[in-house]
Amino acid sequence: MRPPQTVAVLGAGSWGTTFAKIAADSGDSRGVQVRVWARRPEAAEEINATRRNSRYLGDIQLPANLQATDDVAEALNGAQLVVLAVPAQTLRAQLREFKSLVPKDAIILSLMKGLEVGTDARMSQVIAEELEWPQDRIAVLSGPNLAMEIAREEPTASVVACSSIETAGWIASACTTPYFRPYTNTDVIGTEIGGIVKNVIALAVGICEGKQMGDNTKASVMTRGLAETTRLAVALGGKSETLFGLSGMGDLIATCSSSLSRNHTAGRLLAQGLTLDEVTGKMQQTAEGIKSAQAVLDRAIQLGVYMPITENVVAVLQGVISVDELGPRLLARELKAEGVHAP
Ligand SMILES: NC(=O)C1=CN([C@@H]2O[C@H](COP(=O)(O)OP(=O)(O)OC[C@H]3O[C@@H](n4cnc5c(N)ncnc54)[C@H](O)[C@@H]3O)[C@@H](O)[C@H]2O)C=CC1
Ligand SMILES: O=C(CO)COP(=O)(O)O
Repeated sequence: MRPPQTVAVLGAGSWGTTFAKIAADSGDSRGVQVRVWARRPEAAEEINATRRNSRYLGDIQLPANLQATDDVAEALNGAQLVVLAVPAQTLRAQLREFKSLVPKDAIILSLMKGLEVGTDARMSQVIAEELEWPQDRIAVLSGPNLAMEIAREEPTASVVACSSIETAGWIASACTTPYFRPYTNTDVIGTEIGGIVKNVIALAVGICEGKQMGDNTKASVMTRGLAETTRLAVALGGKSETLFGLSGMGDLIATCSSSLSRNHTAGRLLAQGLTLDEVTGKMQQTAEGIKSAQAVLDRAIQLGVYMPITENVVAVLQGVISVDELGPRLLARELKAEGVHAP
């Protein structure tokens, strides 16, 4: 199958705009057109007039075959690949609004890393339900993908997951550039869960960092965080090996180490004494872990999966324990053998 000629990206935040740049750079020599839908008309105007999205990407220059619009019908018209990059908790409502405009033969790609509060649904499940789309035409992209580094064209790898390896390969061929290398797999569940739970673990690591704890603490929380992420993914039907790849360990390392991460930053700000409202007000960007943490915990409880780090992060977010109490509680449990599945 020839790679897509027309790509629509819904969401002109940091990752939506950066992915649009990747798709435009990847398809430039094939005459590919990328259209980005921006909620704010002034954002679309700025991209078209100055080739910049300064609110999210500073001075980064966007390619000429990337156009923006605030009209979602225009963005979706004739799109062969539809990429979704809006905050996870808003996706369902947006899909209900846009459903009739999505071309019936399009392939859908989710860039989002959140779990829906109330239903505990993954984004690919929300898409399948709302658009009534077949699994083999819904894919997810996840990995150590801090938008700003990719926008600066720093070499990065990622994973496209879809039940159909042909669909995953088709998408990979539409987003390959000298600075972005997508791998493929068929484990949608493992790939999505890695991206969702690392945000919760990054909140914990951010809090530890904000409390001046060092690298041993961070490495311990990351490693045991990966163990609980893997337990959840496997209980949901994902593969443990996925969690040891780019969308699991890779993303966890990037997010928990980087000051560019919004989740990590949110944790640090909480540790400095800001309230949750103050943190979300100050950041003005999506830190998915703040809302997803509760949904992750709900799902874990339903499935009988032990997720102590997530449990303690939720307790901090709900004000049940203070940020000072988090550190000692993260590893203070009954002694047991190491391992992902150890009882
Ligand atoms: N920024 C990054 O480095 C990465 C982000 N992601 C994921 O991509 C998804 C999108 O993230 P970003 O682009 O970073 O978010 P962002 O906060 O930078 O932008 C979100 C965009 O969605 C728009 N939007 C549309 N409907 C909205 C509504 N009802 N409420 C609020 N905003 C609405 C906003 O105007 C904005 O353009 C998230 O799930 C995130 O976890 C994944 C990998 C990397
Ligand atoms: O998912 C990301 C990197 O892969 C971005 O992380 P944040 O949402 O915490 O910025």
